Amino acid sequence: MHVHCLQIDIAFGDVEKNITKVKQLMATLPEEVDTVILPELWTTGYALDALSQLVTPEIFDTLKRLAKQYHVDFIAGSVATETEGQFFNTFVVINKKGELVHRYDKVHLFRLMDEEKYLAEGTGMGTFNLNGIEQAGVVCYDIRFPEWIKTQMLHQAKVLYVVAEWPKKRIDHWRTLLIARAIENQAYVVACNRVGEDPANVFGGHSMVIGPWGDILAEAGETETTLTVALDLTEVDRVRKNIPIYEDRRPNLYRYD
Ligand SMILES: O=C(O)CCC(=O)C(=O)O
Repeated sequence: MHVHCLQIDIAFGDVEKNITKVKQLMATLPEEVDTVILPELWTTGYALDALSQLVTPEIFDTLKRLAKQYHVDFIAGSVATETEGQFFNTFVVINKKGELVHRYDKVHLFRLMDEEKYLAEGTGMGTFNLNGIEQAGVVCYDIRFPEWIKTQMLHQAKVLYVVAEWPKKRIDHWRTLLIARAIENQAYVVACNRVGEDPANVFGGHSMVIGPWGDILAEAGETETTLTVALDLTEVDRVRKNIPIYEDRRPNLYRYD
């Protein structure tokens, strides 16, 4: 399984320009790649006050066509979506046949970027089965909630995708939280962040692929780039056998409320 993260800059509120960039990058994929990952809200950026003009359901057709054309599974970042008059920050998974496998609406809205003023909170799970492998996906701020990530990973997930627009000034938190999520869940973490800036923030890049032992397998810098990494899922089984945290849990003692 070769994952390929597109760490890109995002043109603020310019959907067409962002889609054109991704189409160009898809045309240059290394041959071995079978899973492509994009960052959070990559079609619009945080132009949240313009969502009513920017959100169209056609984005799903575009993504399905691209997945089929390049024969890749698409962890298509998150895109802004509309359901019954409400906007969501939606993580999207499409398979090589161009079929929608899963969508997950970001559960934890990030007040520092005014998400709660423009978006509705999701209530569903980020787990999905792709090619017979249980996996999970969450969006940016979600990684600050280990109990939410554990809720996903208890569904036997071996890979956690994180799509983000994480600011540069808290990039140390990003790195530490991602490594912790990999270690405490004994899973691969494939995290795709954006670079560049918008009117309110500078974004930090440092997209990462982390192994189930917490080792950093690849890490980007602060400029546009791609990361390609081969994941060996038997490594997840080895780590879980070595330190059997899933068997040793004492959930009857864990109190969150
Ligand atoms: O938690 C953070 O520091 C960043 C979160 C964020 O940027 C987001 O959820 O969009």
